[in-house]
Amino acid sequence: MWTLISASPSPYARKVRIALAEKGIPFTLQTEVPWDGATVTPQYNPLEKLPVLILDNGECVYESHYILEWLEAKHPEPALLPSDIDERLFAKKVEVVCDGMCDAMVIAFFERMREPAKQSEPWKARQMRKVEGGLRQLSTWIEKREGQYLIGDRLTIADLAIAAFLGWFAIRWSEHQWQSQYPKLKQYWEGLEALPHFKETRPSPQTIKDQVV
Ligand SMILES: N[C@@H](CCC(=O)N[C@@H](CS(=O)(=O)O)C(=O)NCC(=O)O)C(=O)O
Repeated sequence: MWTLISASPSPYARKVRIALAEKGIPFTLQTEVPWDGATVTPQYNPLEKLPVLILDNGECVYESHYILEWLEAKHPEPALLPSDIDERLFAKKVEVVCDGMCDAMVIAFFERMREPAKQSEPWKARQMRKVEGGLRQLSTWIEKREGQYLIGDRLTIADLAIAAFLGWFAIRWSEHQWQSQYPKLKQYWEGLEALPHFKETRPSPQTIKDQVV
């Protein structure tokens, strides 16, 4: 059986967990704290990042957007990408924005872990601008949807990426007012979070023991 190396808060890993569940692929979940020196993550990914999908033959698939692409190629049913090429490319573009917002949040999170005197305010402000810009973009895209999903009438990686970011953002930065600022985005997100495989993969904080920065 495959193993997925994951972390309890990881929005990137959550996309893969939902995709595997949607495709009915059984797997062992191995929860790690990739920031702690004791983690096994570097044994499976030279970039030392999770998620990592470990196959039965020991091959490792890593980088969440690539894992999803790999899954679509190897296990195409049920598809998590639209058949129309422009809609497929749009779904991937949405994932780019959501992953980029996650990246910016991670950078800002660890900047805040530095001693206050060593923190760069411009650098933190730059990261948070990316998050605010991304939220504006998601809100614009959401306006155009008809039903429960962003694209067409079925779940795609665009929905996985948006829910993974917003679900993590809601616990990482609980005081941010995005839900009142963007009520339609909140309503769309809550609709996804009510789905079984989203309910089963809700993020939770982790404790990082070692000094990272
Ligand atoms: N672009 C990567 C980002 C993955 C990532 O940053 N993972 C974090 C953990 S989490 O933020 O998702 O919880 C990690 O392993 N970081 C360890 C490191 O960067 O050395 C992906 O999409 O898979």
